[in-house]
Amino acid sequence: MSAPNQPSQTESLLSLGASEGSNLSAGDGACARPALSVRDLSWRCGERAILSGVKLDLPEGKMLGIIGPNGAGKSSLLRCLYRFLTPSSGEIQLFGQPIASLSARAFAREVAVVLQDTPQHFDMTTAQLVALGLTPHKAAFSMTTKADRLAVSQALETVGLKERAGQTYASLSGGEKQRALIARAIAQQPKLLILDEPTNHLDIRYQIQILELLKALGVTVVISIHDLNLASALCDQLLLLDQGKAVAQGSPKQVLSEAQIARVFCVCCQVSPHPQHGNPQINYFYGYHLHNADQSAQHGSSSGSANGLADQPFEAKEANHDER
Ligand SMILES: Nc1ncnc2c1ncn2[C@@H]1O[C@H](COP(=O)(O)OP(=O)(O)OP(=O)(O)O)[C@@H](O)[C@H]1O
Repeated sequence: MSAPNQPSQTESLLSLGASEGSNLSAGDGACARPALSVRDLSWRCGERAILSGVKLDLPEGKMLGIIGPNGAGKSSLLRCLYRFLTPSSGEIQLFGQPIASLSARAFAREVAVVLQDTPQHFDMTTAQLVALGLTPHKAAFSMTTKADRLAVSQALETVGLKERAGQTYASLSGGEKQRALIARAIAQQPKLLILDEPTNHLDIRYQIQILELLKALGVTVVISIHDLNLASALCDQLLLLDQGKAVAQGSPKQVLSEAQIARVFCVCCQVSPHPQHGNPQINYFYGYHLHNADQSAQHGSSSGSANGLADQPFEAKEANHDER
């Protein structure tokens, strides 16, 4: 993350209640009341607008991927969602209720957060770390119950770490630590799960496995993610941020066009339907260096893109790819 105020353990603990403290439509899962609603959200840091006018409605049980270049505002948006930052304007609602109106404990029961940085729980075993996820649901000083142990064991099993239960968290590999943090979030039984680049330390097997697992949980999930192909394959909805603004929102097919990728990421690519799931698959071209939006727009025009298809909608390109 590029933000100077690096989130920390304290920020993670917020989610555990240890501290006081263009619309994305329903699309394929239209519902009367979205699980998560963001209304005209802006966040300023001093004079600088980091997020401007972000709006979205995410149906219950769907997975939203926040994508965008470095510094686009992905982490800042997530921080507003898990209340580490207070928006300068706008409102965030969880099942119709403004999150600002929830007590810290009520919020911790509803929302779990997995961040990129690793907490320094040196002496804690993996099982003890995961058990922290139960905190918002338990009375102060209450004893550990059989049900608690079962919940921890099931969460560890879900992420494939049952054999690491007694090992210290500090001694886990980077990928194992990441999965342990996800297990802690699962144990928390949230209605909304927020993850900042959850696939960062994972090898490709676990990148796929963890995203599939998050999707299968049936919980509403918001993740920030850099890998556009993974996002395309596994997210129900995408929100493309650029310089703090939502420049595209919707299904992967709606968001991941060659023109959009060229404009926002300044890279040339070819987008084609993935042979298995049919969502956009992106192949990048090397040796092209787009430096600014004007150039990107030129490359994105039908005559200037790497494959001459950039501005066509994804569906139209499928036919063209067949012809080539
Ligand atoms: N507390 C802060 N004070 C000053 N600037 C900030 C603060 N938090 C974020 N920013 C700036 O806001 C911009 C967006 O940061 P953010 O971390 O949200 O981007 P990001 O999309 O998550 O980036 P990356 O992909 O690199 O992690 C950056 O330019 C960052 O420096």
